[in-house]
Formats: sequence, C-alpha cells, structure tokens
Amino acid sequence: MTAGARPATALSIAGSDPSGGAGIQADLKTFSALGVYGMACLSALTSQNTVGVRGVLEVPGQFCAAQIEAVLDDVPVDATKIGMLGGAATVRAVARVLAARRPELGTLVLDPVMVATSGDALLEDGAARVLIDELVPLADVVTPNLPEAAALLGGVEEADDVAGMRQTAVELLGLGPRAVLLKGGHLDRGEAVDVLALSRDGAAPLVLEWAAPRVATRNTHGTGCTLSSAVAAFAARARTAGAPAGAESSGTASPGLESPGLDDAALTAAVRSGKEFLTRALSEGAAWRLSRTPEAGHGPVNHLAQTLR
Ligand SMILES: Nc1ncnc2c1ncn2[C@@H]1O[C@H](COP(=O)(O)OP(=O)(O)O)[C@@H](O)[C@H]1O
Ligand SMILES: Cc1ncc(COP(=O)(O)O)c(N)n1
Repeated sequence: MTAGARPATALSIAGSDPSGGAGIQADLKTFSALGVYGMACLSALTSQNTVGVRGVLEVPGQFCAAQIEAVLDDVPVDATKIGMLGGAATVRAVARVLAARRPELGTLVLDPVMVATSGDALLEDGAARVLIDELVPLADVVTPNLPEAAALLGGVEEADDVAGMRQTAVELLGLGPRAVLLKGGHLDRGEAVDVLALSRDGAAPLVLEWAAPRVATRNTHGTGCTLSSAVAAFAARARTAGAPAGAESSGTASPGLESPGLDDAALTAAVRSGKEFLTRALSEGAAWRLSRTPEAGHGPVNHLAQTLR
C-alpha cells in the first residue's frame, strides 16, 4: 500500500450475536475476510445462540447515533451496512443521523432485519413504519427476505415463485431505494434464487436473478447478515480500487477523503460477488457441528471460507 494511503472501510450498524454467527460479529468477520477495515456501531445486544434468541437489550437510540457520529467525524466510510435495529426509537435516531450525513456513508446496504432464522422477532412492532419511511429511501440496496418483503409492502402475500419475486422486487423500488436484492432462501425449491431490481432514471428497472445450488445444511444462521455485509465490503473495495468489485487487490484511498460512488454496473458486480461469497461460506460450513445440540437450532456459515487481501 502507498505510504499514507488508507484501506477500504466499512461500517456496520447492527445488533450483537454473542454466538458469532449473525449480527455485528458476522459483519466484522466478513469485512475482515474481504480485506476491508471493519467498524461497528451497536444498536442492541441480544442473548442468543444457534438455537434461539433469549433476550434483547436495546442501546438507547441517542447513544447508537452518537457512535455513528463518532466514526463519521473521524474516519471516511466507503460502505455502510445496517442490520438489526431493534426498537422504533433506535430506528428513528439512526435515520435522523444517517439522513443528515448521507453523503458520508458510502454505499448504503440496508438489511431490514425483522425475524431471526430461529423465528424470534428482532424488530419492535411499529418500528417497521419508521424504517420504511425514513431509512429505505436512503439505501443503495435493500436486502429483504421473502417475509420481510411482504411486510415492507404492507402485509401482502409472500412471493412463491421467481416470477413473483421479480414483481415484488420491482414493487419494493416504489419505496425509494436505488436497488432491491430480494433473497429467495425461503422459497421451497432446489436452488437459492435471489433477484436484483435496479432503478434507472427514466427507464424501466433492470431486473436480474442469480441462482445458486441449495446447500443441504441446517447451518443457515446469519446468512442474511453475511450476504449484506459482503455486498457492502465488495462495494467498499470497488469504490476505493476504481476496479471491478471482486478484483484481487484490495483498494486503497487517499487519507481523509471520501471515495466516489458506484455506477450501476459496479453496484451490480458488488451484489453478484456478495452472493458468490455467501454461497461459498454456506457450502464450506455445511458440515460443521458447532453446537452441542446441532439438531435443535441453526449453526453458522464459514465466514472465512474465502479471504481476500
Ligand atoms: N440452503 C441454502 N443454500 C444456498 N443458499 C441459501 C440457502 N439458504 C439461504 N440461501 C441464500 O442465503 C441468502 C440469505 O437468504 P434468506 O434465507 O432468504 O435470508 P435471511 O437469512 O435474511 O432469512 C440468500 O442469498 C439466499 O439465496
Ligand atoms: C443480532 C442479530 N442480527 C441479525 C440476525 C438475523 O440473522 P439471520 O441472518 O439468520 O436472519 C440475528 N439472528 N441476530
């Protein structure tokens, strides 16, 4: 690296999963695996493991916002990933600071976390409205799973095939994000299909889909967190490298300076690379038996299966 240059950076605003598979822990592992300098602002603590969520302790919204301001006041951020926020007050406080400082957040990936893989609720009732109105329009990419997509659209029926997913992804663009990555992990079919809808000024949205072989494993805890943080990390690399996302050499940028935004092709490449990273993490962790009772819950993916410098 050139003397005085800085590494590509990514910030996660999310909850803590002490068992290390999801949340902030998954995000920081993913950023590190992808050679990106990771930072983390905690929105909530959970007591959870691979079996389920036992409790949630919210970080006061103002203190969550204060963490974000401390980072932004000091370090240029190439990409920001938002995960579990927990309470309506936290969503509101985070939205206020992010709206005021949007140009400093880099590429913004919003994972609208509502329910854990274990089935436990991770977003307070009533907080979804604030998320939809105040956070979704700020995002470059929103990454709902099928139940979250249905909830974001006001409780419509969940898509149950790829054609329905394509339509749902386009409808979600109506909430104001630049792109929607609709995840099809919950679709009952042999492949894990994700759909990307990208809005384009004055033209019909671009709709793409990626199918990966469905990995036969119970180790799916944190797949959504890992995917969204991988997309953020690849976006950060692309912004700093001025090279296509997924390129071998890690990006560097001038000290103290914000990196330039991504065009549609580079944003699409970051999403595709993120999906490839997640698929590999899933397949290389598929045989893990981390828990003493693996049949009782869902184990994590192998975040470190692919590492880049
Ligand atoms: N068994 C699986 N094999 C391969 N990919 C999967 C599998 N389960 C989920 N995925 C992928 O993991 C990512 C997260 O998907 P999903 O389960 O829909 O979201 P969430 O974790 O937010 O509930 C998506 O890219 C999805 O296609
Ligand atoms: C702190 C925290 N954040 C997010 C999730 C969602 O995990 P998943 O990706 O399995 O839905 C989680 N279980 N815990």
